[in-house]
Amino acid sequence: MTVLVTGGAGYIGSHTALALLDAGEKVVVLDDLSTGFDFMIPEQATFVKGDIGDQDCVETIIKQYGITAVIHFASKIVVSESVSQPLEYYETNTSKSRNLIETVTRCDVKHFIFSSTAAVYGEPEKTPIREDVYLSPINPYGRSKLMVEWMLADAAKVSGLGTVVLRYFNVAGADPAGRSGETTLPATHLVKLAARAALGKRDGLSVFGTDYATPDGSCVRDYVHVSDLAAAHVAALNHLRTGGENLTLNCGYGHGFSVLEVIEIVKRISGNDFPVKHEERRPGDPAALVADGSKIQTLLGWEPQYDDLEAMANHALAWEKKLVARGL
Ligand SMILES: NC(=O)c1ccc[n+]([C@@H]2O[C@H](COP(=O)([O-])OP(=O)(O)OC[C@H]3O[C@@H](n4cnc5c(N)ncnc54)[C@H](O)[C@@H]3O)[C@@H](O)[C@H]2O)c1
Ligand SMILES: O=c1ccn([C@@H]2O[C@H](COP(=O)(O)OP(=O)(O)O[C@H]3O[C@H](CO)[C@H](O)[C@H](O)[C@H]3O)[C@@H](O)[C@H]2O)c(=O)[nH]1
Repeated sequence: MTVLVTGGAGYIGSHTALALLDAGEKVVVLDDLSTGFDFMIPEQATFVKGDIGDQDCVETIIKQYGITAVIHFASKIVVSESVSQPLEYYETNTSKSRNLIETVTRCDVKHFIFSSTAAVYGEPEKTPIREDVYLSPINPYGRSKLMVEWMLADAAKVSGLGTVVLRYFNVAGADPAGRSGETTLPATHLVKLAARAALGKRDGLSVFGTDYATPDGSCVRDYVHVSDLAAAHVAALNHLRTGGENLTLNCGYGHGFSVLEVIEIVKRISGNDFPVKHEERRPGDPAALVADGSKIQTLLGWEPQYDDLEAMANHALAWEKKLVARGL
């Protein structure tokens, strides 16, 4: 009953590995350390450095450790980079995931949980967004992930693989016990960038667009705490193990914060009034992305513990201080 966590040296994978270990599971992490860090991998997990697309490597891990479930995080994740390097995104996110799914089904692994994204929705016509709306991603990153959703559904029909697809909204925060956090360099996500600005690790922050049709003109996002997200994966695994049906679920709280609100909160709790510039819109940014999170709460019994942006920002700041102390 060992769980294989791909991308377990990264932000969300490391938190999920911790949550699994906390729940008494055995964990093997497979990661090529392309954006992850070995110090993020929990000590109690077994680490294999390798590539998710390497079928011999994955098959050996499955047999050697008796893997019964795979939680698949490994991916390239930067939207703007996916626009400039689309084929790299289709290679890592789509082709290599195809290889992984093929190996997993051939080796008779029972359960598979996949990290998808709100980017599969593109520019939604209305929010909160339900899972069953028309999917129309507007960048290669979103398309590279949506193709995996489709492959997984098709493969599950013939193999009987149990699957849960989790579509994350904007992930933020860090382990409240300080064991992990967002380390990825260069940083691109708003809460982490604001935390770095508050600690003087950057000159300030840009707000990309203040003319959106939102209450204060800046973009609105549904920020979900990484530890709540990790708990959703443990719940998804238990759902599959107890014979639950295959599911696709949003992971978000159902309410959003604007970019200006996020900045104001980080400034307040850090006590640092860092400089903020108002700039042009960033290409590809939808005005508002807010989840309808009712399905995951009903079907997995998911009960978020940290639906509180101030707590997320505090945890992110605490982690960022640790990184600064490490010279990162
Ligand atoms: N961070 C977010 O806000 C967010 C939002 C929606 C979805 N997601 C999804 O969540 C997952 C995890 O994202 P994250 O924020 O933790 O990113 P991350 O970059 O911190 O983690 C990704 C990990 O995958 C590893 N990896 C990449 N390619 C690999 C390969 N070919 N073989 C083995 N390992 C490989 C990296 O070294 C890294 O440790 C991704 O699938 C991403 O698409 C993230
Ligand atoms: O320096 C910055 C950084 C971001 N933003 C704004 O803050 C909001 C959030 O931006 P992030 O880069 O933090 O996150 P995204 O919404 O672009 O995307 C994230 O969440 C998505 C799901 O909602 C996808 O999953 C994607 O992979 C993940 O990076 C956006 O309006 C962006 O324009 C700024 O104004 N200034």
